[in-house]
Amino acid sequence: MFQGLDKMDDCWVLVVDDSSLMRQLLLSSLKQVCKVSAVESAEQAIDVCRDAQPDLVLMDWVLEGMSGIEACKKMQRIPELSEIPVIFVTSNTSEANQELCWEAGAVDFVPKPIVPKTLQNRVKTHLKYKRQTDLLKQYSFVDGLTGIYNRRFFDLEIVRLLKQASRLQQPFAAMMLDIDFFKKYNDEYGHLKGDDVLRQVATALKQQVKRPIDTVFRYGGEEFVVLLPNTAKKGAKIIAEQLVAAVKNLCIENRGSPLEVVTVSVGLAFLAEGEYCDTTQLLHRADSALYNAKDTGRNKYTVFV
Ligand SMILES: Nc1nc2c(ncn2[C@@H]2O[C@H](COP(=O)(O)OP(=O)(O)OP(=O)(O)O)[C@@H](O)[C@H]2O)c(=O)[nH]1
Repeated sequence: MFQGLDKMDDCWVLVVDDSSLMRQLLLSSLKQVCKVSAVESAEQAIDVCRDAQPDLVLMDWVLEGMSGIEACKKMQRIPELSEIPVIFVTSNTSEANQELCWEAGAVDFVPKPIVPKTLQNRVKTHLKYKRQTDLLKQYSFVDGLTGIYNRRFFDLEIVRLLKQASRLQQPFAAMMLDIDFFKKYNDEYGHLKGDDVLRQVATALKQQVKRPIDTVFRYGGEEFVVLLPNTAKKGAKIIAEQLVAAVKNLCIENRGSPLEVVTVSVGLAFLAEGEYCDTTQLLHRADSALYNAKDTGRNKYTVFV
């Protein structure tokens, strides 16, 4: 499973340093290992990471403006950045500084003056570890049939995301989706064709949720869940409408449905800023909205009230 992980050419390290001399030194040392680019400030680094997530950040400790430690802490609080490993580059390796570095959530530190060979090996080790973790996640958290995240990952993610929404006082939206008249589809066209529909529906749903932190899960059978962190009612309703339309627009014939094509029903539940509920309560709300959508005609979304 882990063959080929020593090849790092396609990994990307972001260097954050306000000294152009250090940037040059770090860039030239690391370009023999992987792709590497550099920015001058922590603020720029966070912007770059939000746009495209590097595999690792090599962060100077002392920076003008936001310090390396502050930046690392901030990244931990931003869901889509919290899993990017950060290595500090520092000339002060006192015990107290090392403590700060671990507390901020860094995975390692490299002492100055830089020894290129040591830097390269530390970076290689962390890149390899990151790739192994990513690969393991991919294998254990991805549904074999549809290629989207599975129930196991959902069970972990929902707990983390709900805590995060509560801590950051952000709104949160969850949708429960169910394919309409799917039993009839299987009966009419057979299970293999049914599997094909599940794949196509999963792909269509995934295409509609575009922010990196929005996630689609196969919850089980012909049920899916979509989680939209930091999304308020208005935005979530638009997405729900798009999901319903996207599946209908696949135009997959279903003679067993009065609608004649494969459709989904969606139940939508929200948490307002500062509101908290646990996974069971949230899913119960989404599920009850879903049944409302089923009862009132299918091929639509309904909001839990
Ligand atoms: N092909 C296929 N079918 C599945 C899979 N998982 C669940 N199903 C089928 O999905 C169907 C779900 O049926 P029901 O729960 O009665 O729901 P429905 O027919 O969609 O009816 P409504 O939800 O009320 O519109 C069952 O026939 C299951 O066998 C799968 O992995 N592959």
